[in-house]
Amino acid sequence: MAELLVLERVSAGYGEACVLAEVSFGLEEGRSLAVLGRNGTGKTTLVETIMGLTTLHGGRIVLRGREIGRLRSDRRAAEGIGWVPQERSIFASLTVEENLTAVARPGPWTVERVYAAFPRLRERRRTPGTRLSGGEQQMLAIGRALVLNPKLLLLDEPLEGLAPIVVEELLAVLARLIREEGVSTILVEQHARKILPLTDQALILERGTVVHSGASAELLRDERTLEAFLGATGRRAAGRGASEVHAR
Ligand SMILES: Nc1ncnc2c1ncn2[C@@H]1O[C@H](COP(=O)(O)OP(=O)(O)OP(=O)(O)O)[C@@H](O)[C@H]1O
Repeated sequence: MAELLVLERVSAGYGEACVLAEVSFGLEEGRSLAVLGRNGTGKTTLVETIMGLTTLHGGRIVLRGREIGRLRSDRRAAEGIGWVPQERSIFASLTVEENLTAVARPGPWTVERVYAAFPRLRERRRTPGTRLSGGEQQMLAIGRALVLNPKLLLLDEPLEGLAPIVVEELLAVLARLIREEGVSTILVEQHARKILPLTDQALILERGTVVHSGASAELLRDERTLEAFLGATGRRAAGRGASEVHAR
């Protein structure tokens, strides 16, 4: 299958400060990649670097054969990179439907198809962003990225701060998007065990470098690597949010 995205020895950070050091990986069309690592290891910086929101110190970022590492972030979005940031950033004053129609671009992902993937959004179509739950906001943020018809979807910690039951609902939707709809996706997460079953490949970052890279299914069985680089987050039990883990 053709390479969709290739990073070659990418070093990047904020201004002079270098956070990522020589990160390399490739992602094929229709495949998914989990980006794992403890707090502050550079996961968000990696997706922001792909999106063009950091300072590139070295290396190449290639999307479908085209070098995009020096393009502005709006150009990268136009080239087909859809980004759902950690803070979700939906239009709070608009309804669910207005949020979707305001940005939709022609392509296979229509508002109707988003409703089919997220039945909850169809139920809430006339509800303003301000009155949505955290899980609904996350679904809307993903739906909004999909109606832009991206070639590649970047999701930054989509499970963060959600109640356990909502986490399970969202995981089921993400599994459908990735496995059945074949949306090429890079998924940043701390909950390794939750997203490894959804993804094809995984890499683990530590202090801005790739310390593990391989098949997600293998990493899921590799207790030693999960323990060494992810510790409690790799072992975190199903359905538990961070606060519940700390409270035990
Ligand atoms: N805007 C910024 N300016 C300067 N340094 C930053 C900025 N954002 C992040 N950093 C630094 O970059 C490093 C990596 O942060 P990053 O947010 O990429 O980690 P992360 O793995 O996504 O962590 P988390 O899981 O907590 O979101 C940290 O040392 C952080 O302090």
